[in-house]
Amino acid sequence: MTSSRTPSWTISVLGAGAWGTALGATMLSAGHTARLWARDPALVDEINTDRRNSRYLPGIELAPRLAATTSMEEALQDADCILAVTPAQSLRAVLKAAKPHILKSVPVVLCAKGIERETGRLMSEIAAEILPGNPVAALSGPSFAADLARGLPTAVTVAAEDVELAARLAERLSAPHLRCYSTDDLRGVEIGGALKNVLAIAAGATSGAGLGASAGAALITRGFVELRRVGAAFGARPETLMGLSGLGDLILTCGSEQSRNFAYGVALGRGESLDGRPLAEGAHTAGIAARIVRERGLEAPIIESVTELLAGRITVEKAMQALLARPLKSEN
Ligand SMILES: NC(=O)C1=CN([C@@H]2O[C@H](COP(=O)(O)OP(=O)(O)OC[C@H]3O[C@@H](n4cnc5c(N)ncnc54)[C@H](O)[C@@H]3O)[C@@H](O)[C@H]2O)C=CC1
Ligand SMILES: O=C(CO)COP(=O)(O)O
Repeated sequence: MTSSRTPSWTISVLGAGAWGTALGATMLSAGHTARLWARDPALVDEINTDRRNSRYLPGIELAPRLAATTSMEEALQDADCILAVTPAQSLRAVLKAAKPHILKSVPVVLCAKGIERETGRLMSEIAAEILPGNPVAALSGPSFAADLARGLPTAVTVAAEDVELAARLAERLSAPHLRCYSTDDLRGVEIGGALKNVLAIAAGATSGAGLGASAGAALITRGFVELRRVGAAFGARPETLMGLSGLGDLILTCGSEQSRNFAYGVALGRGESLDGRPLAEGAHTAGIAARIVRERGLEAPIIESVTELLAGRITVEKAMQALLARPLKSEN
């Protein structure tokens, strides 16, 4: 929590979807000033006038102090810290648009969970490319936007290669209902957040296809083995993957239809239409994750199965049969 000795910050939040709005509201309760940027004038108007974000956070009343704007210049003016909270595939474009208004000294905290489809880059690699010189961090962990926006408690991890920056940001971004831990394992935090979304689609599909709770638990456990294997190839530390941004978020996302990725998987498993569904980052990350797995010679059959499922090349039942029929081996 921000102590009474530290002056409050002006925090600019790029993206006023579910997570950007919830984080903006949380920053107010941490004692900061929060300014949201969104590209959609109707959304900005609704936040400023009606104190709601009915599309992304229905049923939640927003504090009058949460101001939104479509102007990057206005949103980023005098920012002490920037939270980048648009979907992973749009981060590059949003940071490019923001760049003329960002001072080099201002830390940028990446809150999207994904891998860039075309390049295989992590969010921090994109930020380093577009904003070289700016301190970069990531915030990730088990945290449904609607929970946080309602003031329900959780804990997340703030990661930066500079451990002092991570600790400083964790202190500043913590709120009465948000406890931020810190780490210098930036890649570990990012890869855990990106891959848990792919695994949540697998877990949802298993549930939607009616394959039973036992199959779900087996799949999540073996999926976690894959997450750790791919994470290790990215240089992630095992304890990071066992922490809030890895296992913690995997438990949350694979266990509740409140997760859009899990719900997307459920629809897939039931054979329902996937058109017009809310954002499911795992559907955008699965293909590139499978490509990385193949290129690096890693074994990640569940991640690869999700790609096949999403492409419509296999059914959930066939994917499960193929997983079960793989050569038997030692568990570890
Ligand atoms: N919703 C949640 O509970 C959490 C979400 N996240 C992550 O935060 C990121 C954002 O997710 P949400 O806010 O939930 O998504 P959302 O779908 O609720 O909102 C996304 C917002 O970004 C805007 N947007 C999309 N493409 C854009 C572009 N090219 N330029 C500018 N704005 C664009 C949309 O108009 C919308 O306002 C995702 O990577 C997600 O995994 C992380 C933790 C929790
Ligand atoms: O990342 C999240 C919770 O930590 C949100 O998950 P979904 O994007 O699947 O809703």
